[in-house]
Amino acid sequence: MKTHVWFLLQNDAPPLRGNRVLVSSGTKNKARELALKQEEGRTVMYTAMGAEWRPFGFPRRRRPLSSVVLEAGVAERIVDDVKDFIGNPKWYTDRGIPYRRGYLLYGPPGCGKSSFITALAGELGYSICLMSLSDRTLSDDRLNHLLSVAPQQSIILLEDVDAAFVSRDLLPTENPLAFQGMGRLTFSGLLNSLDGVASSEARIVFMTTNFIDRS
Ligand SMILES: Nc1ncnc2c1ncn2[C@@H]1O[C@H](COP(=O)(O)OP(=O)(O)OP(=O)(O)O)[C@@H](O)[C@H]1O
Repeated sequence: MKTHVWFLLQNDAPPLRGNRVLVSSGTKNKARELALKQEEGRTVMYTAMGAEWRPFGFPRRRRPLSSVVLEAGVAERIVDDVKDFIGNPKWYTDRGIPYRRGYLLYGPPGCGKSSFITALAGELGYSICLMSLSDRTLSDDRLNHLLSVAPQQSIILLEDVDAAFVSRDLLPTENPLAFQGMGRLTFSGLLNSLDGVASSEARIVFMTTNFIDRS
C-alpha cells in the first residue's frame, strides 16, 4: 500500500510528503511572489473564524469608486478623510490618542454601503475584514481580540450594527447564552473595542446599518 504520494512541483522544488508541504526558502519566496502577483489589483476579503481572521473566496477584482453612485461629494469626503488619517499617524501618537478612525454608513438595504467600502478598499490597496455584529457567538472579548489581530492595511467592516446588542443588565443571570458560556456583545463592549488601546496599528473601522435610529 502506498503511504506517500509524491508530486514533482518543478525541477528544484522538494516534493510534497503526506500532508506537509516541504519547501525551500527559494521556492517559498517564489510562491509568495506569485501569491502577491495574484492579489495585485484585487481586494482580499477576510472573515472571522474563532479567534482569527482567514481569507475567504478568491481576491476580488478592485471595484472603481466611480462605479458606486452616491450623493454628490459623499465619496470624496470619506476618501479624503481616510487618506488624511492614514497619512498622519504622528498627529495621534503625539497626543496619545489611539490611532483609530470609525465610520458609520447608513441607508436602506441595497443602497451601496458595502459596494462603497469595497471600492474604497480597492482605492487604498487595503483588504477587508468582514464581520456581522449579529453573530450570536460574538462576545465583547472576542471582538476586542479580533480587532487587535486584524491584518495590517485592512478595513474592518462591522455589519448589522443595529442588530448587535444585548443589554448588560441581562448579563449574566437572565441571558441564557451567558449560561451556556457564550458571551454576547454589549454596547459598552463595542465602544471599548473601538476605542481600546490594544493595538497601535492604524485601525479603520466601518460599520453599516439600515436603521440609523436604532444604532
Ligand atoms: N449606489 C450604488 N451604486 C452602484 N451600485 C449599487 C448602488 N447601490 C446598490 N448597488 C448595487 O446593488 C447591489 C447591492 O448593493 P450593496 O450590497 O452595496 O448594498 P448595501 O447597502 O450594502 O446593502 P445591505 O444593507 O443589504 O448590506 C450591489 O450589486 C451593488 O453593485
